[in-house]
Amino acid sequence: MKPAPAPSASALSWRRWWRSAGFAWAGLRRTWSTQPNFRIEVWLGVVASGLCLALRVSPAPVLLCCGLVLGLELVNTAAEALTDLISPEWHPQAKIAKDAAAGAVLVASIVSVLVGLAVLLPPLAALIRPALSSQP
Ligand SMILES: Nc1ncnc2c1ncn2[C@@H]1O[C@H](COP(=O)(O)OP(=O)(O)OP(=O)(O)O)[C@@H](O)[C@H]1O
Repeated sequence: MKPAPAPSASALSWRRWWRSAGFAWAGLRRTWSTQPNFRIEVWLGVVASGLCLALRVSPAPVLLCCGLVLGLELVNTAAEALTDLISPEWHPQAKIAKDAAAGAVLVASIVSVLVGLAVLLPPLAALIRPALSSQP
């Protein structure tokens, strides 16, 4: 069969991009509304980034960690949904899939907490130390 004539490449790619962005946004909204952990991670990221700005340190490492944790939480949500679809009954392979996906979020979260402490503790200590040393 003869392929359909290609429409204007730029118009097509912009329309496709908006369509894909809409689907991605729907995935984000769905994860936000169904996953309490995702909401907690977003708010922790907002607080940590705000602290970076208030303490005048670069928020780049914290933002990178936020992206990693939130991205993996989205992948974990996708893995859970697919596992439930494929294996609604208990199955050892389904357990491996769900536990490994959850483990990925846990590893990223632990590393993120360590990065947050490494970035925020020195300026916080520098802020608190003079106040403590000036006390009689
Ligand atoms: N179909 C299944 N077969 C085997 N084990 C399962 C199955 N469904 C869930 N489990 C086990 O139960 C655990 C929790 O599963 P569940 O789907 O409730 O994930 P969850 O992390 O609690 O999800 P949510 O973040 O949505 O609360 C999984 O990590 C896995 O060990």
